[in-house]
Amino acid sequence: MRIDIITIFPEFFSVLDVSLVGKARQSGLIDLRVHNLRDHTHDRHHTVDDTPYGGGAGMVMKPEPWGDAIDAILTDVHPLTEPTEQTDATDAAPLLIFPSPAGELFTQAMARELAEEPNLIFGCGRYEGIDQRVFDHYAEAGRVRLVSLGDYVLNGGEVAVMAMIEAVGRLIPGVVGNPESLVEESHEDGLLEYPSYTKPAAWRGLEVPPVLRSGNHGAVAAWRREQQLERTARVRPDLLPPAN
Ligand SMILES: Nc1ncccc1[N+](=O)[O-]
Repeated sequence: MRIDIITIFPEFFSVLDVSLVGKARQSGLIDLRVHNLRDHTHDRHHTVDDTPYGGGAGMVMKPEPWGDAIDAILTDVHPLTEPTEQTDATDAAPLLIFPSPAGELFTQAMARELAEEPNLIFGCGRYEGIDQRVFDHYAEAGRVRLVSLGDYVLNGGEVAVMAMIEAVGRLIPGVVGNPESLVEESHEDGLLEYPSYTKPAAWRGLEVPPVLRSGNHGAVAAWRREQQLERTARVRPDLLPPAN
């Protein structure tokens, strides 16, 4: 998978040289490139924002630098200027993702969808956001998704992109050593995960649940499922499957 990130804070993503994503980059499983939006400005001050039409506080990110930056990546990813009969534009077009509090909620299901994409381009907005015409222009040509991590406001998209890259990157085959560990996780089966324990059997007067030390695999599986349902009902009842 190739991942391109457009941001005014490229140094923000140096942390993606470590851990699993870092290893995946070194092994070539993930081809991650970070682009500085300011490299696509043409004035002395590398201006990327301006005052909003219609007034209001804050600044809006200008469309021109975004257009130049995205076009440069699209040309690099697909030198073809026009989709040929061999490539269907919608299939071949990279997916453009803009983190935004006004976006669709990012979920594990979406992470699985994105992990299937050959090319992802993340656009990190700052200030009051990006001129709407950037989304509208590229939505005509290909696929654009505004995606939200949750109902709170960050100062920009970089933290959200970091989270999405981690959630998507770990699902790419070969990135996580033991694919089994991807299965029994919160949200993989729609429920929160069961509590986990390891040695010692007793710690500060707290014992590991005896069933986990019984060696009875059926009883352990049943206990874990029950724990998932209990925890989900208590903490995230919205995730419970509808009562049939
Ligand atoms: N919540 C957010 N606030 C600002 C930018 C992006 C955001 N998000 O969730 O993707």
